[in-house]
Amino acid sequence: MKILSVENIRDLDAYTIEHEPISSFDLMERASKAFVQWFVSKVTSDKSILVVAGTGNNGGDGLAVARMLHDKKYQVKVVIIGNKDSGSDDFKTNLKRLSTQVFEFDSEAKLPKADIIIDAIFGSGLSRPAEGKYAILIEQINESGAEVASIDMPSGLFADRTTEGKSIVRANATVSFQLPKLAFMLPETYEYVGNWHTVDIGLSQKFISEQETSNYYITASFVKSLIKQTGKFDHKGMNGNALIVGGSLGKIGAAVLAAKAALRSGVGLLTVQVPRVGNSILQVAAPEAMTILDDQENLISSITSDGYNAIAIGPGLGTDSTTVKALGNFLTDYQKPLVLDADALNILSDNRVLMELIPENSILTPHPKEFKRLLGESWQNDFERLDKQKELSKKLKSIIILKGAHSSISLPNGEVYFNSTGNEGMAKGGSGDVLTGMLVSILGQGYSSRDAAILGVFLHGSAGDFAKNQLGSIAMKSGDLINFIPEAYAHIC
Ligand SMILES: NC(=O)C1=CN([C@@H]2O[C@H](COP(=O)(O)OP(=O)(O)OC[C@H]3O[C@@H](n4cnc5c(N)ncnc54)[C@H](O)[C@@H]3O)[C@@H](O)[C@H]2O)[C@@H](O)CC1
Ligand SMILES: Nc1ncnc2c1ncn2[C@@H]1O[C@H](COP(=O)(O)OP(=O)(O)O)[C@@H](O)[C@H]1O
Ligand SMILES: [K+]
Repeated sequence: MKILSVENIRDLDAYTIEHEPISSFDLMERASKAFVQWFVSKVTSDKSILVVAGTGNNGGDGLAVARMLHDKKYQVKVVIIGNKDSGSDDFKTNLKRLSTQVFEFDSEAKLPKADIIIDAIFGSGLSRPAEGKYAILIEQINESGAEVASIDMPSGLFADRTTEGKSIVRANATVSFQLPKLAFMLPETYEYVGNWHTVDIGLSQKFISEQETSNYYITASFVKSLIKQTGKFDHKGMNGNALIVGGSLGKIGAAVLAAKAALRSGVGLLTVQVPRVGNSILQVAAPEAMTILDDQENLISSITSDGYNAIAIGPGLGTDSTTVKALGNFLTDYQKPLVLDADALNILSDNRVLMELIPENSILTPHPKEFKRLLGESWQNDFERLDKQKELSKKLKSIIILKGAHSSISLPNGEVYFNSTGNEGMAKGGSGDVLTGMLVSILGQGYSSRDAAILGVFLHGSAGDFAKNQLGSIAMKSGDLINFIPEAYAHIC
């Protein structure tokens, strides 16, 4: 699913109005109806509602929503901020059609009490940070104790650039029209956006398909289209021969998690290179995997490369100087795409000359702290972090998966894919090792690095969602993700 800029969204609205054709008023009716449909599925009609409306089209949506909820017997009051006479045409038409109580915002008075506030002050038309009476109103909303649902955007938040200042509505939920906004993908906006949803309002698919963008939101149907069909006469040789290099004394578990996840993700053959201390642990925990034993008892001192079509390095690897040397020697000779995670990334960050040896189209999987080390610098805000991620991907000619909620997958060509699966129950040690195992397994099966990254990240998050469903986000642990990989695949296939 494309993530479009505000400018593109404005053109998309205009194109739909002209070419469907549909009047702008009827499009607003459609949008408001879609919001109301979502709203009534969440909120019972015994709750009191306050709609807070600006005088642009977002405010127009708010007034239409107020009318529709009133017709459905909800107790609705409306507060309007701004000069009604200079409101947009559709705002004015909706105001005429409204029969509920309407108040004008008075910054000296308190807002009428309500269980739920519907925020329709500003949407995508925000042109500068909210201030003055708008800031006062936003503060009153945030301090009202009511639950807040925002129409299209939390008022005061920019959709595709960082918002300086803090006069932004803190919504519990945001219902956005047709496509998600870039801001929804970034951690710093979560406190404002809350849980977001998109509702289909029939904007022109033709126009959307013709727009250029570098940002995408990964959908299940897209992931499904990437999956290769398996065949009756498949043999293990066709499903790849992958190697995981990792583990050190006290961290053999990381290699075990990666190995088990790889085995559940379809690879034909799997070998794990571990220090000697890891041999029996691995052979017992994952008997389907073969092991190669390092000369050293407790750490990796050399890395083999023979005969594998995908290699992952990092889980539990440690950063001992012997291991640093081993990684350096390996990278000097190896040219095929790698999966690099955890301590492999930390070694690269501490030995920056090695970064130049990363093979093209490798997949690097840093969490934010590892990413900061890799970059060698910090960022002012999440939009800047995204720009830096894109730059580093281009520079390394590799894919970077910056992990977290809505993990972002940046490609060397500048495209970024944001994940749609996963949950906070995955924020536990070992979840990343599971991802690494899945990635090397999928890469080994002959997928391109891009497809492997998208598939792996989506399925990993989906396994997490199934685990949360069954076990709850507190009790689930990283090893549980592996048990739900089959359900993640079944759901997609
Ligand atoms: N026909 C359409 O174009 C559709 C638009 N829709 C709604 O329309 C919204 C966009 O509407 P608009 O473009 O009218 O913009 P908004 O309603 O988001 O707000 C813009 C208005 O507020 C003013 N403004 C912006 N920043 C301000 C600030 N910091 N302080 C004070 N005033 C400020 C602008 O000058 C303008 O009058 C969408 O978010 C969506 O809710 C939907 O109804 C779907 C269809
Ligand atoms: N709040 C969250 N929502 C969705 N996914 C998450 C969340 N927190 C963590 N994850 C996922 O869990 C994994 C954690 O990886 P990582 O931090 O490397 O863990 P570890 O190094 O302990 O294995 C990543 O894939 C990340 O995207
Ligand atoms: K809004």
